[in-house]
Amino acid sequence: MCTALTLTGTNTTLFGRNLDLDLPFGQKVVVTPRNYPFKFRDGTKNNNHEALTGMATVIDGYPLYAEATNESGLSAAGLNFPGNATYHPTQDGSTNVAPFELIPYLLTNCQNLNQVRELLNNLNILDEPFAPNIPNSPLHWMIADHTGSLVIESMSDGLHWYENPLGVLTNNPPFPFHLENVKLFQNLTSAWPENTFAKDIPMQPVGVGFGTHGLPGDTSPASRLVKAAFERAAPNALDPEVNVSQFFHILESVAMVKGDTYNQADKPEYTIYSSCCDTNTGTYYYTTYQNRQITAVRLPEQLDTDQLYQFELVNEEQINFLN
Ligand SMILES: C[C@H](CCC(=O)NCCS(=O)(=O)O)[C@H]1CC[C@H]2[C@@H]3[C@H](O)C[C@@H]4C[C@H](O)CC[C@]4(C)[C@H]3C[C@H](O)[C@]12C
Repeated sequence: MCTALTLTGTNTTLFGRNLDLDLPFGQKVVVTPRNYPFKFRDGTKNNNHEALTGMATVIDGYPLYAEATNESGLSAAGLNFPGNATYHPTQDGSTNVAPFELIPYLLTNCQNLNQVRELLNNLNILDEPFAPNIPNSPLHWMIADHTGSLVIESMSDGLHWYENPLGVLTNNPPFPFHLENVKLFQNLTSAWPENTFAKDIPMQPVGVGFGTHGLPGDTSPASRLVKAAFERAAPNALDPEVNVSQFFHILESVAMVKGDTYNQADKPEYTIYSSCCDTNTGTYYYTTYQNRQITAVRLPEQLDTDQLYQFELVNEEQINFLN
């Protein structure tokens, strides 16, 4: 499972995710510079585009991004959507983009969500793997900029996309379910609770947090989505500025601890990394399961080049001993 999050304040927009999986996928921080030659499966080429930064595995020199952000601050993340994601044969007259290409395609062709919306009117997600031995992952995507976010789902009946007022995305079921489900929790409040149970029975709250009584805390996708949406909404009301620490705290509140969740293959699924990109500066921050210290990669100064910048993850535990 995974959780993607976007948070906009007066100073910047932050975008990132938890990546929950049972093993690493060769991920590192990868900056794709402006002249890296993307060759898309529809035959188009682009070697003069905005630089991208994010987490990717590089295979045959190609950055396979799990999530990324471009220089205009447009961001995208792919999250598991098994059993629902369906990709399609080439459609004449449509923009045909393979699933592994969607993030680079959108981030090299668009600078903001409005341009993404236009492109989505005619998009077909192509059932074509990166290579015969690297099958397509069943994904859906969250795309965001400073104005908001969208969710893209390619299913057996075609492409769906939704405005996402929640600013978070997890996994199954399809997004309309989550939009309905979150309504069941609209009575929750981060405020000190009042006795609305029975005004004529004198009852004092027994402690803080009773306004959030019933907020889900389990690791299922539906629960993580509600929890993350609640946590995301709360700090914005108090602090118009957003910061990296607060962002990581929200991700931490829906992270998976090794051992609390086993997948179908009977392997523990856990938050192998959490990320946060400051979309104004392009600085990419991350923590890993083993290394709780925040590590950051700034955009390199030289972006007018065609060679990928690859930064191996700092994965060893980092402890700041004081004596
Ligand atoms: C598994 C990741 C999603 C995390 C997640 O939601 N896990 C939940 C598992 S579960 O079903 O819900 O149990 C996804 C997100 C992005 C994916 C990667 C990116 O799409 C980039 C390439 C795409 C290639 O086709 C496959 C390898 C790959 C490198 C993908 C591997 C894997 O599927 C990733 C890393």
